[in-house]
Formats: sequence, C-alpha cells, structure tokens
Amino acid sequence: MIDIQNVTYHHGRSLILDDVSLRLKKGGITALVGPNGAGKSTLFALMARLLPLQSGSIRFDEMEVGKTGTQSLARKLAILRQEANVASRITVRDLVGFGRFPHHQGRASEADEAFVQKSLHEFDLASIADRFIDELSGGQRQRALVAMAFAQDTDYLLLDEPLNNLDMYFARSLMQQLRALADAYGKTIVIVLHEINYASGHADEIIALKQGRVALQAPPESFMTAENLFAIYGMDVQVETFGNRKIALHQV
Ligand SMILES: Nc1ncnc2c1ncn2[C@@H]1O[C@H](COP(=O)(O)OP(=O)(O)OP(=O)(O)O)[C@@H](O)[C@H]1O
Repeated sequence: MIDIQNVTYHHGRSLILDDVSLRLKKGGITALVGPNGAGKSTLFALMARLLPLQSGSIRFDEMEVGKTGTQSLARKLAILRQEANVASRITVRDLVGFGRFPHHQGRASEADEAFVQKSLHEFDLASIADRFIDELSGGQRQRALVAMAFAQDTDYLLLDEPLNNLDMYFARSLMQQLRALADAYGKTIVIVLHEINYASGHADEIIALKQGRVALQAPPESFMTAENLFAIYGMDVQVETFGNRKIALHQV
C-alpha cells in the first residue's frame, strides 16, 4: 500500500502540490495523469525521496519515506525519471546491471547476473545487450531504462512517462508487460501517462492531478467520461465504448 498524507510542496514561492492525500492499494497498475505542470513528476520525486518532503508523509507499506535509509528504500521501490540521464559509453547490459546495485553494492553474484539476463529478455533487449547506449534509438534506450528499473526487483515501480519515444508496437507491449508483472509477481506499478487510452486500457485505477491537487481517483470505467476529461483537461472529448474498454477520441 502507498499512503500519501497531506503532502504540500513549494518551489520557492510557487505552490506545486497542494495538500495531496492518496491511498494506492498494493498490487496492480495505477496511472497518474493530468495536464503538463500538474505536479506529477514532483510527486514522484517526493515518493522516491529525490526531493525532501516539506510537509505531510509518504509510506510504502510500513516504510516511511522520510525515515528510511537510501539502501532500504532502493530495495523497496525503483523509479524511472522523465529526464533520466545516462552515461552514453556504457552498454545496455551494464546499464541494466546498475539496477542490481542496491542488492550487491558493487559485487554482482551469479544470481545478479541471471537477473540481468532475465531483464534483458523480458524487455526484448537481448540482441542489443552489448551495444552502447549512445548507439541506440530513443525507443531502445527507453526500454533499456525500464529494464534497469525492473532489474532492481522491487515491490514498487514508479515510471514517469515510460512510453516516451516508443512506437505503437512497443508502447502496447510495454503496457502488456507491466500488466503481466503486476499480475504474476504482485508488483505495484505507478505510471505517469499522457495518452489517456493506455491508462483506460491497462490500469486498474486512474488518478488525475490538476494544478497540484487530486482532481479524481477512479477505475477506468467510471473515470472515462466526457465530463471528467473536460474537467481535467478543459477540452471536449468524445468517449466511446469498445468491448469492455472506454476510449477517448481526442486526436481529431
Ligand atoms: N526546479 C523547479 N523550480 C521551480 N519550479 C519547478 C521546478 N521543477 C518543477 N517546477 C514547476 O512545478 C510544477 C510541476 O512540475 P512537474 O514537473 O511536477 O509537473 P508534471 O505534472 O510532471 O508535468 P509534465 O506533464 O509536463 O511532465 C510546474 O509548474 C513546474 O514549472
């Protein structure tokens, strides 16, 4: 369970998060959506203690983020940031291997190597494992970063816009892989998405942030209405039902 209580955050004088309280159950996929600048990445940074809390509290199960050592936190949650900068002259295999660091602190065991291999396979990277990061396409690099987060083997995964740069084949297959991870291993995955239809099609629950506040938290079935999307994004969008899914026709 992720328990966020009364989190308020300022950058200088600007109020970025305004008394955010959320409870996310353990296991499954939660999509975090909302307009640009709503505070999604800031909330992630606070959850992973990349920014210090100014007020309120965040807990992952019994672990309070503000009171937990870095090592323990890194075994509890992995985060893929939006602006992940990686050194370019390392190979995909080494990058994914960094994900194991919290488990071995620099001395990888055979089990660590095996987990890296499994991560490379899981994310379709085995054939390019020995390529350098700066020789990859944007989408390949993005998949390598997701694989690194997976290799950390944590209960909780926070992924900030992991579909960036992915073509529609890899975008859908990443969402399906995340679904499988949640279902097979009970992982709790929180994922920032801008394409609302991926949230609708793959998440168990959708949370919308708007101007630093929680605008809505609901399962896709009740989240996906024209009224809700208007309230969040300020635009008229038709919502249609296809089979058991709701799809927003927002491109035209
Ligand atoms: N270092 C900073 N200093 C000042 N303001 C900042 C800083 N980082 C972010 N902000 C501001 O905080 C607000 C929230 O930004 P944040 O990146 O959390 O939003 P977001 O919902 O992730 O946006 P996007 O969808 O565009 O990625 C924005 O108004 C942004 O300009």
